Amino acid sequence: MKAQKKAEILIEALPWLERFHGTTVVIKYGGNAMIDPSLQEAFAADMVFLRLVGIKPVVVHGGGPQISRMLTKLGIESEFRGGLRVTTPEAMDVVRMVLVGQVGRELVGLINQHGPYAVGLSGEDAGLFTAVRRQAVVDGEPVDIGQVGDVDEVNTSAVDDLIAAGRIPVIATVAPDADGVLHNVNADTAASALAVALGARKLVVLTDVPGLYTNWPDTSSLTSEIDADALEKLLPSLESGMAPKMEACLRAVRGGVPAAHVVDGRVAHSTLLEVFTEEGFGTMVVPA
Ligand SMILES: Nc1ncnc2c1ncn2[C@@H]1O[C@H](COP(=O)(O)OP(=O)(O)O)[C@@H](O)[C@H]1O
Ligand SMILES: CC(=O)N[C@@H](CCC(=O)OP(=O)(O)O)C(=O)O
Repeated sequence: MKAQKKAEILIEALPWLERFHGTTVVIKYGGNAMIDPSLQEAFAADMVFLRLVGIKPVVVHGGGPQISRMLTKLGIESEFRGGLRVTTPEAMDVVRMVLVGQVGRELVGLINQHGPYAVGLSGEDAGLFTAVRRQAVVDGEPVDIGQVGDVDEVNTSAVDDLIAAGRIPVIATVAPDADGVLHNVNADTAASALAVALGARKLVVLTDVPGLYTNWPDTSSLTSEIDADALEKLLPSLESGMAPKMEACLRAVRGGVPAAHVVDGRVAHSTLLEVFTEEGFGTMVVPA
């Protein structure tokens, strides 16, 4: 009976394996899943699982809390405007050090406990991302927030090479602008741009809530599916980190990614639940 149950669970994944085999899925790793050791390990195992069943995972990681911690330790002030970190040249050095040298390395290490799959890179490597300076929007007004970038161009060649070699790219989101000046790019934004450039089948964004609330913080407003037009209307009302996250999902589906999902990274194996179960998981953004 126990064995039978196991077989049922495995076979439930078959339609999704058929659908997603050979496709690229971009996963934005962030929130609690990035801080809690058992959730970190579960995430790393999920990436290896996807890879071994013939899906091509590409990970873009955040690291906001780790950056904030290091800035505090070093006595450098840091604030967010419109969900984006105001980034001085001094803060930029810390952002790069933490994302590329710490958060990325740790995830690469966890994945590679399973075998030689993960290779870390940043927007600087092989011209992956070219940034263009952006402003934040606060109360409808644009405000300068320093060395913060949007993704202007994506050169996927290094990522393509790694995928073709069976690796799992793990990407930190700092990127030079056209003059070589380094910019801090929100990880949701970068994941979305990469998903579009790679022609990904899905974008999955891990966060610390069950999904998008159309009327935050009213818990009855949790939404399982929203289309691009409805999301565009809702976007100006969103606060804090949810604004860049949902803007990223919107851009992904407008850019041709068939679905973008926001899932609860506090739940172990949330990526597998999203990809392989009938119910799906979290909020799905679909084209209009
Ligand atoms: N409409 C909304 N729906 C869901 N979460 C929201 C909403 N508005 C604000 N939030 C807040 O945004 C947070 C997610 O953004 P953020 O903390 O930047 O995520 P992450 O660290 O995962 O990138 C949630 O934990 C929640 O507190
Ligand atoms: C411009 C900007 O805000 N950049 C982010 C980059 C890291 C990130 O996006 O991390 P999370 O996904 O964990 O929030 C920052 O400095 O915190």
